Amino acid sequence: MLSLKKITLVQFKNYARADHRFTQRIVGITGRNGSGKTNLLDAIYYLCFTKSYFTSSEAQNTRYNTNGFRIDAFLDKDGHEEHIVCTVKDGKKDIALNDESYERFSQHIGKFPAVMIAPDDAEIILGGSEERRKWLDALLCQLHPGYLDHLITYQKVLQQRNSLLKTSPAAGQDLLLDVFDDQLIQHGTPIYEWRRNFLPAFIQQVQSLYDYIAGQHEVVNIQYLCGLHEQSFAQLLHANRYKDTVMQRTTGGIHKDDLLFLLDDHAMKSSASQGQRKSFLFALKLAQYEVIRKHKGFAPLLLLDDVFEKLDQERVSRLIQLVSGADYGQVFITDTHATRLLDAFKEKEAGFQLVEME
Ligand SMILES: Nc1ncnc2c1ncn2[C@@H]1O[C@H](COP(=O)(O)OP(=O)(O)OP(=O)(O)O)[C@@H](O)[C@H]1O
Repeated sequence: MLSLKKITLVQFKNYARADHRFTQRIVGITGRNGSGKTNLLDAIYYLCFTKSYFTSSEAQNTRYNTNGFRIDAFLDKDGHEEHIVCTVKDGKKDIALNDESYERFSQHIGKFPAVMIAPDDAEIILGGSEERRKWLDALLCQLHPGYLDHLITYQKVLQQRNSLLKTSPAAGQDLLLDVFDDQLIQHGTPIYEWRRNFLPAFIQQVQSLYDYIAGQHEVVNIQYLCGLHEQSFAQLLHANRYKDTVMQRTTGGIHKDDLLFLLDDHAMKSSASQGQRKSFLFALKLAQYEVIRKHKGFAPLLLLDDVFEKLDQERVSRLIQLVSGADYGQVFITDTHATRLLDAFKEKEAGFQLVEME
């Protein structure tokens, strides 16, 4: 089992300094609006992913009028103590595990898996394709150690290729494009395979969790939209070469992938009700949790932000029942009402601790 025992935040978001010890499997975090409940969840997420769930700007993670922050934490992983320190100072970032700094932050990803469920997640359904790729990438990079490195290199090569396409055509451009194409194929193909192989079994898990959370059966589905289903990556790049030079960007490849979420064969984005979308998002995230748990052999941390505000009473009860069960690990759950948290967990077997924000 993975559990966070102690965390110290220094100049992270609204915190000048905060120390917390966690002794139970379920940790309720309560306090008024704006007291820093979500920020504490985000700090925990940062420990696991070396970045915030909400922003890629370290300036936004740093307390106003200061020049850096520090998150220092002790975790227990299968009986071993693990010490993670994340610091950002004057724009320089360091992540250390047990006093050894990483050369590449990607080496840390997947060691301390976590799943966040937050109000902005609706963007996974309603937003552009980038939101869905980001979600899928965050999941798959926790399962496959090579995934993130391939993705980072692919994106670098893609940028270089697009820069070349933006310059006026010169002798040798085609040869250089060939070199970039080879690299895109080399790094994009494994990503395509991982994404494609992952979805069929995953959909079944989403379906059963959807039925459970929603309290009724409706058919949900996820279609993987990718230009590589009918042709190889080399064929796709070759077929698009002329179009790419006219458009001055790479018009096909795994950076264009999308996921189509369906409810009873209709696009969820345009036709599902708000309640159906919420049930689906919970199903999606909880299925993600279960996949990671199976893959790792231990339960990830589960970070639940504001779920009481998002779901109706019945669905909240089912969710609480689920996460209190033996299959789940440490759960952090925020709410403005302490009594609501205490009531929700009082008859559950899992140990419960309430942390109150000042
Ligand atoms: N970089 C920063 N420096 C200082 N304060 C910040 C920074 N970023 C965010 N804040 C403050 O953090 C507070 C928001 O904290 P957070 O979202 O964690 O609150 P919350 O307890 O989850 O609130 P709610 O119950 O409304 O969801 C806001 O008051 C915001 O101004």
